[in-house]
Amino acid sequence: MKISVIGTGYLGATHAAAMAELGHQVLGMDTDTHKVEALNKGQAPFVERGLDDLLAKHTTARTLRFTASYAEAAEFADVHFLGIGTPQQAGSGAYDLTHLQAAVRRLAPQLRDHALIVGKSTVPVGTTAQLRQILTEHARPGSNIHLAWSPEFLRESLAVEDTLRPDRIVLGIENGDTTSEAVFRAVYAEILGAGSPLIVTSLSTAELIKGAANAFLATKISFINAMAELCELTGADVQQLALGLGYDQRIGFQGMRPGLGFGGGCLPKDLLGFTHRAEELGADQAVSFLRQVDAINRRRRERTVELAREMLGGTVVGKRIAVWGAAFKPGTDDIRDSPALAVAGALHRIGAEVTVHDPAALENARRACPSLDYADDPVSAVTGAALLLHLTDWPQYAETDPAEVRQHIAAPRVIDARSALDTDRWRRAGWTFRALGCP
Ligand SMILES: NC(=O)c1ccc[n+]([C@@H]2O[C@H](COP(=O)([O-])OP(=O)(O)OC[C@H]3O[C@@H](n4cnc5c(N)ncnc54)[C@H](O)[C@@H]3O)[C@@H](O)[C@H]2O)c1
Ligand SMILES: O=c1ccn([C@@H]2O[C@H](COP(=O)(O)OP(=O)(O)O[C@H]3O[C@H](CO)[C@@H](O)[C@H](O)[C@H]3O)[C@@H](O)[C@H]2O)c(=O)[nH]1
Repeated sequence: MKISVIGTGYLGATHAAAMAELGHQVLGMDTDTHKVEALNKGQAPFVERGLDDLLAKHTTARTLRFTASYAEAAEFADVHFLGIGTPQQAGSGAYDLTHLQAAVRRLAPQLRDHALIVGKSTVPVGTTAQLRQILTEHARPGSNIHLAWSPEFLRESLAVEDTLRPDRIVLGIENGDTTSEAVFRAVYAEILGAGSPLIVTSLSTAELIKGAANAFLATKISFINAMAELCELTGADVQQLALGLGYDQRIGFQGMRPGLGFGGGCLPKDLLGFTHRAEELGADQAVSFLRQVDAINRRRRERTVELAREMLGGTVVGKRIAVWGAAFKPGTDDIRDSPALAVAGALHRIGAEVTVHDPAALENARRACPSLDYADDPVSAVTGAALLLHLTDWPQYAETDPAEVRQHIAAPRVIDARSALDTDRWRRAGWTFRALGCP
């Protein structure tokens, strides 16, 4: 089938490559010409496991290419996926839908009759009704454009795997629109055939499923981090507490890792966007706990700064601090709302000299936070430091030998804000070791 993907960032570039892998002819479209250029060379403009290989394979085979032209995308395909960014509005929790609306406005008059638009971006409930209005106003008179929504659940660092083998697919369609469902099933035939369940719903249910999923994931993380606060007050150990809960299969271990909390381009903004929209609709009471979920998450960052100050005898001014990690989580160079960079920046603002290392996100971090110092390897980052903060749980940090690192740091103090280092091993190597929520 001939498919376009409009918006080729983290979601869209992965989706385009995955659609080509399924055997479709794919044209990706983005207004960012640098991205288009890199993608046409078969290079992902960000770090994502397995994506470069897929891009190279399918751009070489000419089953996948990229353009900055709406007209070309509209002309090329009968099915158009939307992967456009829906960031947070400045100064408000609300979503900024202007990019999405602009794209639909530009595409509408150029679309072929009976084209299907399938939104994948994360949007507040009610968005598709607005987009339908835009289509009605701007599509060619007499043409029949189908609109469906299939929210995306991929995780960065596992994006290719999650796209090709999703644990479920959601499809929201307009009342009685069996055509869209049939076309969608044809696009996803291979994935559905391999057993991924498809849930077909109304458009508003599909919009809500995505918001609710991210609100739930955020709640789970903040729950365990709220327990960490309680542990800190009582001398209990949140890692053991998480173990004691996780064996209960109704609770589980996933999304229950205590620490510095959630960041990234999704959970923080989707939690706020979902809450904001629910409040607009009058469901304030139903979602008031989600305000706490956000507050607990922000407090973890403040607590880490506070603990650093405590370990340095009450002040960080003029002290050299090493930070391991800049990405919002391991396996990516994405620094959007990164808890690690937020803590590094806060320490710098109150007078510390901060040196950051990250295996993949250094370039992005340098550009976003030019006032911090950066090191190309974890050992040079700690050289001469009075404290080490472990803020992103890249596996290579857990594998580092604490005895070796100790030889380079001025004072062997460490805060493990991701509950990922081996406490006993670090203590045995002579480190003063603190972890959030642990004695
Ligand atoms: N990143 C993820 O893991 C993920 C997972 C699920 C859902 N989502 C959702 O997917 C959407 C995209 O997220 P992302 O992380 O890929 O963001 P991103 O910023 O990496 O990509 C968005 C892309 O849209 C492009 N764009 C903006 N306006 C455009 C326009 N008018 N026409 C064409 N292209 C345009 C941008 O240039 C950019 O390349 C968001 O709604 C996000 O919440 C993201
Ligand atoms: O037990 C945990 C799990 C995660 N995190 C943190 O939570 C954040 C988000 O992690 P994760 O969910 O793995 O990353 P994302 O790639 O942002 O994926 C989320 O956001 C996407 C965009 O909406 C969704 O598609 C995914 O389903 C959803 O998991 C990161 O900062 C993690 O460090 C924790 O602190 N503890």
